[in-house]
Amino acid sequence: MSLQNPPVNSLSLEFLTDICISVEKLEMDKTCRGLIITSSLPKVFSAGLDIMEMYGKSPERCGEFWRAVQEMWLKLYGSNMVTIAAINGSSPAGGCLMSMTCDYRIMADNPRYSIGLNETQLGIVAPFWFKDTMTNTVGHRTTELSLQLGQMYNPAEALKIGLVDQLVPEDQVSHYSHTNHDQVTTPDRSKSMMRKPTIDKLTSKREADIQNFVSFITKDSIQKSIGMYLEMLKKRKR
Ligand SMILES: CCCCC/C=C\C/C=C\CC/C=C/CC(=O)SCCNC(=O)CCNC(=O)[C@H](O)C(C)(C)COP(=O)(O)OP(=O)(O)OC[C@H]1O[C@@H](n2cnc3c(N)ncnc32)[C@H](O)[C@@H]1OP(=O)(O)O
Repeated sequence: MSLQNPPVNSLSLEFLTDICISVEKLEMDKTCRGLIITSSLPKVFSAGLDIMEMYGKSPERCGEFWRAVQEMWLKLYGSNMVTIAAINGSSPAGGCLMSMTCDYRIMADNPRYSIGLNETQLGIVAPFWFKDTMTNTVGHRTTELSLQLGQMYNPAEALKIGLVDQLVPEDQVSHYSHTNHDQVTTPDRSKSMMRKPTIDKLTSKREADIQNFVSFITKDSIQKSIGMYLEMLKKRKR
C-alpha cells in the first residue's frame, strides 16, 4: 500500500477512509498474507493527521474525523496480515503511529528524516492509545521522555531506542521491505495475545475517547495553539 496524498500524505478524513477500505479488502483476500506500507511521495512517509481537520471545524466533523483515526489504528494494529512499514521519509505524530502499528519497521538511513510523536510541540496531548502503542514498541521510560519532550528522532536515534528495527540505504527501502524480513513470521496467536489488551482498551472506551477529543480540540486555547503551529509550518517554508 503506497500512500499518495500530496504534498505530505497528511491523514485527512477522506484519506483515512481510503486506507481503511484498502486494508479491509486486503484482509479479506485470502491470497494476501502481508502488507507493506510505504509512501509514493519524496521525503515524506506521512506528516501525520491532517492538521486542517482539527482547525476551525465543527464538533460533529471533528468527531467523524476522530472515529476514522481510531478505525485506521484498529484495522492496522489488529491486522491478521504480516505488516511492514517501509519508512522512506519523515514520519511525525500520526505517521509514526501508523508505522508503529506494523510488525516491523524499516527506515531509510537519511539523517534529514525524522520520526516520533511530536504532539507536545503542537500544544496537544498524545491520546492514551498513541501512548500505549509507543510503550508497546519502545518501553515505558523512553515513551515517557519522548512524549514529554515531543521528541523527534533521526534514523540512527530511532534505531537505538527500538522505534525502528532496521536502517537501510534510501534507495533500497523497497527492496529490503520485500525481501529481508525473516524476523517477521506469519501472525499467529502471539500477535493477538500481545496486542489484544491494548486494542480492547480503546474499543471499550471508543465513544468516550471521541468525546474527549472533540471537547479538547475545540477549546479556544487549543485552537489558538494549532493556529500558531500552522503559521510556524508555513513560515518555516519561506
Ligand atoms: C488532557 C486531556 C487529554 C485529552 C486528549 C484527547 C485527545 C487528544 C487530542 C489531540 C490529539 C491529536 C493528535 C494528533 C497527531 C498528529 O498527527 S498531528 C499532526 C502532526 N504533524 C506534524 O506536526 C507534521 C508537520 N509537518 C512537517 O513537519 C513537515 O511538513 C514534513 C512532514 C516534515 C514535510 O516537510 P516538507 O518540507 O517536505 O513539507 P512542508 O513543511 O513544506 O509542507 C508542505 C505543505 O504541507 C502542509 N502540512 C505539513 N504537514 C501537515 C499536516 N500534518 N497537516 C496538514 N498540512 C500539513 C504544510 O503546511 C505545507 O502547506 P503549504 O504551506 O500550504 O504548502
